[in-house]
Amino acid sequence: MAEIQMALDSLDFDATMALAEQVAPYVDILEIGTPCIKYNGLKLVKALKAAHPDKKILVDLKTMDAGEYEATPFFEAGGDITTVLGASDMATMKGVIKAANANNAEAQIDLIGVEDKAAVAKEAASNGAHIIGVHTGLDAQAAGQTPFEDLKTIAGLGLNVKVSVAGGINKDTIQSTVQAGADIVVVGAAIYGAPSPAESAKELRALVDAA
Ligand SMILES: O=C(CO)[C@H](O)[C@H](O)COP(=O)(O)O
Repeated sequence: MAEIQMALDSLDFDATMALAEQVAPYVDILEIGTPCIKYNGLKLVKALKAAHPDKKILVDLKTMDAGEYEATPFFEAGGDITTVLGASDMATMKGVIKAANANNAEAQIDLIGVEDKAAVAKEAASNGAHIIGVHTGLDAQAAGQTPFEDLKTIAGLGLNVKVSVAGGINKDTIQSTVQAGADIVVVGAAIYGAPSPAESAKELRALVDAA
């Protein structure tokens, strides 16, 4: 069964907590988005985990250097997954993987901006990465890009890792994304931009469960 990850992309601490409360019944993973974690820091990780101990918390650090050193406090604060850039040195990725393993947590390699995504995914998987993230970022989405071709490539490798997909996924694309091999579907704007985020999350949950 695929998991749904809600991307909390506001900067505001209280708004983030309130949105998490609304959508939590329908999602598996609460993601603290990159701008949000930079703005709010460890305090938000602790608060979100305390409020939702039954949910996984993904901290979207997009680490680029000093992997073990940067990721460790976020795992210790309650993060279950942190992200590290596939564009970083493999030593950086290995550092985050090491920190994750030391904390019974998971490291996700984010392929955003990576030229040879298949090569990085294969090498990261062979070094113990837990999740490979296929990701079309917000700026690339604005230029018309989607993650679906990259998903085909990465899912087609048959690696022994979970595949996460992010980049404008909505109710029209979520089922085909799961059917194409996503273990984790990430949704941000389609939930937080909806008139009722809870209703939108509920609808997406039903679509994923029926896929
Ligand atoms: O990581 C992100 C941007 O870097 C977003 O959180 C991710 O793309 C999900 O949001 P959306 O569904 O709006 O694309």
